[in-house]
Amino acid sequence: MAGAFSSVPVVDIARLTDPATKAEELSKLRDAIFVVGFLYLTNTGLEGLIQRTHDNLPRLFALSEETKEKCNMINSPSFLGYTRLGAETTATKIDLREQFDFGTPGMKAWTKTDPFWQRLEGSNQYPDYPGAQELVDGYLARFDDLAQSFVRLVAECLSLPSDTFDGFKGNMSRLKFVKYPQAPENSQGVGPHKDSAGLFTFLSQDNTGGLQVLNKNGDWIDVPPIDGSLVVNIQQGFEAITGGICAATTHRVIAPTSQTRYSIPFFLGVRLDLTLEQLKDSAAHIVQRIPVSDDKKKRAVDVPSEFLSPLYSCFGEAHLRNRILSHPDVGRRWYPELYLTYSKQNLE
Ligand SMILES: O=C(O)CCC(=O)C(=O)O
Ligand SMILES: [Fe+2]
Repeated sequence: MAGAFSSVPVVDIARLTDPATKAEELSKLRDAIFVVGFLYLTNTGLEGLIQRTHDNLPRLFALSEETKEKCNMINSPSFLGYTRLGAETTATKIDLREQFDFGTPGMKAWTKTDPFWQRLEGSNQYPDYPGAQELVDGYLARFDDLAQSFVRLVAECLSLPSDTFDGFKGNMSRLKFVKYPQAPENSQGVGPHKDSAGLFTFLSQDNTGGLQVLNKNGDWIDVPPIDGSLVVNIQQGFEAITGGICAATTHRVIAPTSQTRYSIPFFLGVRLDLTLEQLKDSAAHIVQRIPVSDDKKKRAVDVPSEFLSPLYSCFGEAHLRNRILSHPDVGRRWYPELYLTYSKQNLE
């Protein structure tokens, strides 16, 4: 669980790679990971790409409904594509946002002999917008590189060999372009949730504000925009791998009242085939080597995570369940039986 923090710390990745400042910055990173689960990452070198991508979003979302609906997520068993306003649910309430979901290109096509959850890794539906594919594929490639370097630094800040988490990386990372239209005060942009699609999230938000994270006392802490920064947070995949020591933090977005908000979250993918048994083994191994007090380790093991539920055979299934419940129309179409099973579990 997150600590009683009152703001989100800033970590400078350039200082993490400069030998003169590395030790000091690694200690800031360690605190951010242990106590908050969220941090701002600055000096990534991706500022130009991020700006160019944001510049395209108003025009992309201004495409006609008909053009956007051509790549509706309903066509995709991999939950990739367009979601119109009001079609997504978080914490049982409708989210006031519109979005395009994309994944790393080049995934192997699913066949009936593959496990059912393998279908989460599929091909993109690019909107009919000039340069959309180059923009998306380029963004995913650059962010995958940044994310891998970041995960190695996280391992180092936990006093683990830098390649400790390399083997957990999945084939497909995900990227979303999100638009939150103006709404009445205190409307739900996206409801309280923990990110579950992978290891870490790297979010670029515009200058609107509205993102909040929950601390241990139950207070919602603002994550105001910092120009050129990314907001990075731990996902449930990484939480599970570290036996809960590095916990995913609950967050939400309050819908904007005076201007449209755009954001671009990138979710670093996790291996879908990791079973609960393998996960427990590796988590125990990793937890043993992380130098924190036994008390903290003990509490960590009690952290509940859907990835650690015996209900699901592996990460892939836990992730698929999450997608089905967030996008019930897509879930019902492609996974009707699972939809029934999971929605019943959700009510219990
Ligand atoms: O739009 C944002 O700032 C956050 C979005 C988010 O938390 C999510 O899509 O998981
Ligand atoms: Fe999120």
